Amino acid sequence: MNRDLPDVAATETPSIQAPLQWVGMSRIDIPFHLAEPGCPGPVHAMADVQVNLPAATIKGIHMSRIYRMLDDLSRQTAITPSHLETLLGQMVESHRDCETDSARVILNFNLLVRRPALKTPELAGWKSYPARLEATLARGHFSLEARVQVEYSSTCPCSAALSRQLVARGFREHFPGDKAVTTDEVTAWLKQHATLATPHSQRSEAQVTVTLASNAPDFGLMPLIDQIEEVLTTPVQTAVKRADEQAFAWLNGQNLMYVEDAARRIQHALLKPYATALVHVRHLESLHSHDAVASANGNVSSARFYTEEPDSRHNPIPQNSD
Ligand SMILES: Nc1nc2c(ncn2[C@@H]2O[C@H](COP(=O)(O)OP(=O)(O)OP(=O)(O)O)[C@@H](O)[C@H]2O)c(=O)[nH]1
Repeated sequence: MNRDLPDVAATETPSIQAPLQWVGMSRIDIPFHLAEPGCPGPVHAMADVQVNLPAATIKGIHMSRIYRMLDDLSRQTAITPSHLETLLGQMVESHRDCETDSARVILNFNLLVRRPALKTPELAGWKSYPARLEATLARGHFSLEARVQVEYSSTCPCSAALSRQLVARGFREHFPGDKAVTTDEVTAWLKQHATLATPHSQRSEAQVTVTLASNAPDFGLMPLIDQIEEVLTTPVQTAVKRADEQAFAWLNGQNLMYVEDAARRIQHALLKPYATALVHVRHLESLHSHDAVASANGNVSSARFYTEEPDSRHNPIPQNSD
């Protein structure tokens, strides 16, 4: 410590003496190596690190101590939940003179993952998933939340039904009366007119927050993302050729969904693996300029799931024969 330098945090008292809930730093750029299978390499995180300041007479906390602890963490080769718990314990310990008993760290970053195309062999591209880890140590109690965001495509089931009605009407107008029609005639008509009305579909977002245990070996971000994508079935793609685009069109047609359907599917899928799962979905509608949204708070005890309902989600993508 350099005693020649003035230290107002130590020599002055605040003009207004009051405890503070959180004090620290926000948006620190820092690389991290996560213990995350499927995500090699460091992630560029924006970190928030803060402690509480119960001592009303202390002017300022020790920012530099917290910064250095975070910096030490960035040197770890594979960060696990227990590393975050250790960091928070050190932050509290280093601020005993401030009567600190709570600390939190929030890491915001993107997971960049290689994803294969739906059909074309060896075609793949990079996909970015926004993620957030929030760990809190509150008077000795550690809690950890992980949040991921997944982009997908949603096609409106109501719009699809309305479109089908117009297609059927067009068909009747083209083939009036009860005259017999050959399969070739119907096929030719469909090839040209099956899209005379098309349902609206849009890029959509699912944001899911789950609670993790401090002794978990990793943060489980990729399994969570994979599970959400599997249940939604139409995650946005990276590299596509026409065969992949056609497969995507098929998947969308087989998975018409309202924003409510998407939220319920995710909630149902995460019921077993996670104690709590907060689900928030957003369809950035192309029908209008506002969004359709749905949230589920993870309390599924009152939900009923009808498993006898036919599930078209896993119909195989048909082979192209013409
Ligand atoms: N507490 C606090 N410090 C700030 C703020 N803005 C900048 N700083 C500076 O952050 C620097 C690091 O703070 P400290 O950890 O107290 O630094 P230090 O006194 O050299 O380190 P210690 O001897 O370990 O306390 C200091 O130069 C502070 O003035 C602020 O809003 N609050």
